[in-house]
Order: sequence, then structure tokens, then C-alpha cells
Amino acid sequence: MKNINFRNDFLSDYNFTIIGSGAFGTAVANFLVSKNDNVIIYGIDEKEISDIQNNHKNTKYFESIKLKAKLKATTDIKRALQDADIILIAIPSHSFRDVLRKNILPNMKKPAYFVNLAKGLDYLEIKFLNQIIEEEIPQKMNLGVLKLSGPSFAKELVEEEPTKFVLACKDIEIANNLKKYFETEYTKIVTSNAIVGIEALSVIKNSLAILLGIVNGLGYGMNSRAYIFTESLEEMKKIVKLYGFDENIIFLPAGVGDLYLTGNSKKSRNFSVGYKIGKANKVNKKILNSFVTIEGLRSIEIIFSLAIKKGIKLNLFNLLYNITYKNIRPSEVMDQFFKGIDK
Ligand SMILES: NC(=O)C1=CN([C@@H]2O[C@H](COP(=O)(O)OP(=O)(O)OC[C@H]3O[C@@H](n4cnc5c(N)ncnc54)[C@H](OP(=O)(O)O)[C@@H]3O)[C@@H](O)[C@H]2O)C=CC1
Ligand SMILES: O=C(CO)COP(=O)(O)O
Repeated sequence: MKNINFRNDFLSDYNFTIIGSGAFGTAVANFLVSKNDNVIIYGIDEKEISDIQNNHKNTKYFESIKLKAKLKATTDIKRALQDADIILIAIPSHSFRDVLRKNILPNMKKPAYFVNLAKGLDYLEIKFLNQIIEEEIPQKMNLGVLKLSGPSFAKELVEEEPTKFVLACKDIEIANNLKKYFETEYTKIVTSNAIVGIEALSVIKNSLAILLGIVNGLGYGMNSRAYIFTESLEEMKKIVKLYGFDENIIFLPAGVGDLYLTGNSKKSRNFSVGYKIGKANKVNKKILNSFVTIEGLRSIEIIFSLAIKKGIKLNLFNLLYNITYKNIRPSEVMDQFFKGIDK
């Protein structure tokens, strides 16, 4: 086990740097700063960074909601990382490796912990994002890789809605020791060592939320939606077992909780894109392009192929694949599924 000296004397001792000034990066930074003095956001959009730094708002995502005045923001990556002890990454998955390699590592001044906030994959190499951090950051600069995940709409977090997360790390001692820095009056943390399982859950819940959106958009009632929700839990279990984890990890906040949240609300981008597909009863480019960070869509083909390769049956990913890749009418796909006809 690593020899780690955790600082227990006072809570504001760690310097937090959030990479990405979008909805979730801002929301997480805003709750961290209520417990820790030194929290800085790095972003690439001058206007957004100035809005956070000078107006204490991120108008693009949260209209007039006030952020904590103590929260700092910069477009200067060197400044953002100069004192960083804990680096949280909240950018879309497709830029993940590039940002670690080109922006983060060359500007680090000392070793740090890394916390992944994104819920996607490296779509080029088909790897989980915790692995991308391990590959890009050499051990001498990497104190530990963690994942923070759970049912947490960014907007509700800045509104201080009570929210529960799981903080996962292969070395549970690291997660247990860092947990207190993430707990505030409205954020609670459970810890887990099943980081790969948690990465997998956050990826698949996005795709399953799309399917729940489709079913909703097609006009099915609560019985059918609950039917698909229950099947979704079965598929979550199969996938975490495939990665060698106990199926009960689906009961951590990143599993059932996040599926409940994203699979039932138009506040979710994944659910909303599904809803539009269901309403239109077809997939068209306009629908797909109207959302920016729809990670669940990109994961469908990957999980569909993984299931074939590993010989496991994932009925719901078959349905998603038929709708989004084979362009079969959603109403036809769902009707056949409910009638028990295998396609
Ligand atoms: N929104 C939510 O409620 C939640 C989101 N998440 C996850 O967090 C991740 C981020 O989502 P979210 O914040 O909503 O997405 P957003 O689209 O709101 O924000 C992403 C941010 O990353 C920035 N960005 C893109 N490329 C780079 C780069 N190369 N360097 C620095 N910044 C970059 C974008 O800048 P620009 O806009 O200028 O391109 C934008 O500010 C996703 O994986 C999502 O699943 C997790 C839980 C909740
Ligand atoms: O993951 C989320 C909340 O936990 C947000 O989901 P969307 O990306 O679908 O908006």
C-alpha cells in the first residue's frame, strides 16, 4: 500500500482545480468551495470565465443563479494548475485524452489526485476514462484516480438540492480519506473501490435513459416505462458482472439512482434526445445534432458489440441499436419487444 499522508488538520488545506467550465464543472466547483477555500475553474471560453470570476454567475447554464463569490475562474491553465492537489475533469469524453496530454500534464507542478466527473468513454480506443488518466499521467505525478458519480443534475446542484454521490477509487483508503472534502450541507458521499464498475454504470445509464425517453415519447404509460426500467437494472447487473464486480454495486448512487434521475426527466439530455426520437417515431440528423453532450448515443454501438463479443444477451441494447443504427421505426421495435418477438 502507498504511504499516504492525508491532511486532517483543517478542511481547506487542499487546492482544487476543475477542468471544464460547463454545467457540471461549475456546479461541482460551487459546492466544493463551500467547504474548501481554494477552488479554481479552468475553462476555454473567455466570456464564461469572466462571468464566473466577475459576476459570480454562469449565465449560459444557470441564468441568474448566484455562485459562491470565493470561486475563482481562469483561462490560464498554468495558473489553474500551479497549486493543484486535486484535479477534477468535467469535459466531454471525446477531448479527455488530449486535454490530459496537452494541457494538464505539461502544466502540473506537483503530484495530484485526479477525479473523473465525465460519464462517457474514450470512443477511439474504447476504454474507460479512469484508465485514460492512468495511461496519460505517470505515477510520480498521480496520487490516485477517482470517480465521482451519482444522480446529479448540474442545475439542481447549484440550487443546493440534496444530492448523494459515490466517490470511487481502487484504493478505498484514498476515497475514504478524501470523502470529507466533498461533503457539504447538501452533498453526501458513499465510497467504493469498484471504480471500473462505477465508470461502466455511468456510461450505460446514459444509453438506457435514451431508451426510457423513447418509450415515453412514443406515448407508453407508466407500466411499460417501469417494465423497461426493471429490465434496465437487469442489464446493468449483467454488465458490472462482466467486469468482475458484485451485481449489488448497481445500488450505489451511480446505478439505480442515476438511472432513475436521467431516465425520468426532460432535464436529462440523454432522456430528452430519446423523447424526441419517440415523439417523431424516427431518428433524424436534426434530432441528433440538437444536443451537444449526448454520450449515451455514442455508447450504444460499443455496448451492443461488447455484448456480442462476450456472448451476453442485452435485449435493451439490441432495441437501441435497431432504432439508432439500423433506423427501424421505434414504434415497431418496441411493439415487437413487448409482444416478445425477438429481432
Ligand atoms: N450536466 C449535468 O447535469 C451532468 C454532467 N455530467 C457529466 O459531466 C461531463 C461534462 O458535462 P457538462 O458539464 O454537462 O457538459 P457541458 O457541455 O455543459 O460542458 C463541457 C465543458 O467542457 C468544455 N470543454 C470542451 N473541450 C474542452 C477542452 N479541450 N478544454 C477545456 N474545456 C473544454 C466546454 O467548453 P465549450 O462550451 O467552450 O466548448 C464546456 O465548457 C459529461 O461527461 C457529463 O456526462 C455528470 C453529471 C451531471
Ligand atoms: O448524468 C447526469 C445527471 O446525473 C446528466 O445526464 P445528461 O447528460 O443526460 O443530462
